[in-house]
Amino acid sequence: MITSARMAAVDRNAEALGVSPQQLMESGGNAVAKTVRELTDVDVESETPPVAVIVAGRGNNGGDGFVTARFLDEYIVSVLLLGRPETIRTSTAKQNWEALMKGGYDTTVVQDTSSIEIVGPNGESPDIVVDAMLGTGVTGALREPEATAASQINHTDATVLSVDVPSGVNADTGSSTGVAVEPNHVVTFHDQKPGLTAIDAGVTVADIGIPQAAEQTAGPGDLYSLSRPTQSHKGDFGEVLIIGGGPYTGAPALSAQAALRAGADLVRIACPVAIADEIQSYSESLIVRAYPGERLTPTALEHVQSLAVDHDVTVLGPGLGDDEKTLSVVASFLRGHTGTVVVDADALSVVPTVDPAGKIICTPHQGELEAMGGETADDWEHRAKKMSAFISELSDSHTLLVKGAIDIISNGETTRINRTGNPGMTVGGTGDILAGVVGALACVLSPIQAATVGAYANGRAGDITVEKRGNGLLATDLLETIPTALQDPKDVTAGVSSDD
Ligand SMILES: NC(=O)C1=CN([C@@H]2O[C@H](COP(=O)(O)OP(=O)(O)OC[C@H]3O[C@@H](n4cnc5c(N)ncnc54)[C@H](O)[C@@H]3O)[C@@H](O)[C@H]2O)[C@@H](O)CC1
Ligand SMILES: [K+]
Repeated sequence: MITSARMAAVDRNAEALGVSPQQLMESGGNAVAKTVRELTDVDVESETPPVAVIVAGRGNNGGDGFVTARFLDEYIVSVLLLGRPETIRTSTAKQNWEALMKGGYDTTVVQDTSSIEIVGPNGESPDIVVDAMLGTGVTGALREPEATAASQINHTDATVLSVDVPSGVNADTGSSTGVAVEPNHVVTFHDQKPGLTAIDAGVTVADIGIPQAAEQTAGPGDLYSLSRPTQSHKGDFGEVLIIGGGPYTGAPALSAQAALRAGADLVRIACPVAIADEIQSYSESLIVRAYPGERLTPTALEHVQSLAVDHDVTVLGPGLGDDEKTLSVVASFLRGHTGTVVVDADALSVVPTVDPAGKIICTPHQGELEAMGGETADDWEHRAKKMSAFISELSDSHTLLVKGAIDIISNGETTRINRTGNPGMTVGGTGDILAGVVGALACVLSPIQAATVGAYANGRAGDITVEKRGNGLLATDLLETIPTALQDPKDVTAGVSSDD
């Protein structure tokens, strides 16, 4: 089963993999025509072919309807467009409308509700009506002329076949506000929709040629999960605490700046006072909350715990070092803190020894995974299997992002892979940046989605940098390109700013 939001993301990922919306629409319309034939008996001996009326809206659902018409040569076909052709919303649908015009198909443009008639080209009553008014793009109750068209469709004697979703029905919930099409059958694309399980109609799930990688491999569609309007207000994105530093100072500063670049509203660093000034000196954007001493020791546990409860996500590990006392604080922290924690670097070794109170996202490279007790393998499919097995030994609170030429992200149930990034990114500091990015994203996304989008954006930030400047990448270069890497490449080319 797939939700509308996830379906839109998968469609976009398919496009990024080279399968265009036009190709998907062609397969969709073809699949609908196939079901039309299954639902109607075509009597080849008869002199009068069956009549199909396609009622199309101005979105891509309508586009599927236009394509369907071209696959029904043995029928008498009539296409009703609800609204003016100039207002067809997408270029993909528009192109298919124009193909109907040029091909001399019977079309009627409905301008007002009184002119709606669900009939064939010569006033014949239809054998089948194809409902291609609205699909996953519906919001709220059907407006006019769709509402009147839906009532008329429901009153015909014809078999009614809905494309993707019955028009007016919410694909995620199955509910509708006001009138909706009540079909005999639905051809839905790619995967079953949660809302279709509740309705009283036959459902055919049609494979429209979306590559499996569009679901599994992180792509620009995954960035859609970040574009909810509520996140455009300051304060909505979240606050991140970085617990790091001691023997090292650069790592926590990089993580903190990366979290800011990935959209966190506020980022604070909890570090030993001995290095607080040095960390502060890296950037005026950093807020430092120091505790006494030179390293994280048990005396600082309460300090970091009370800070962490005031933040949405904690990033634990960058530059902490592997002192025994430090690692004991890491263990106590993970046992007690109920929020989401991104664990990186030396802190990772502690993870298998504790039963955490909150959700944990670990970001090891393969060596660190092995040190944790996990196994690796040469090809990613085997690595992914071994990772799932390892996670099930830990608990269902753990999400792992194992870095490599291909990153693998898994929570034991869902496994995603990421192919962005380049060999230049093995330079020091890129891991600290990834941890910060994932920390910021985990304020607003589920752990698996935060880790997936984080890996994708981090790798892409590296790809953009290398494309611009060639090799010789520094971790700090990534900070500049993270905001661009979190935008759909199509929008970047079109000059759409991240505020749009
Ligand atoms: N995205 C893709 O790659 C594919 C999408 N496909 C089809 O595209 C559909 C989604 O397309 P769209 O996103 O264009 O959306 P829809 O075609 O479902 O409809 C969106 C349009 O309907 C209007 N609308 C929304 N709510 C309304 C209401 N209550 N009353 C009247 N009008 C309303 C909107 O203004 C918008 O123009 C899917 O259901 C599927 O049929 C297929 O072509 C296969 C591939
Ligand atoms: K529909």
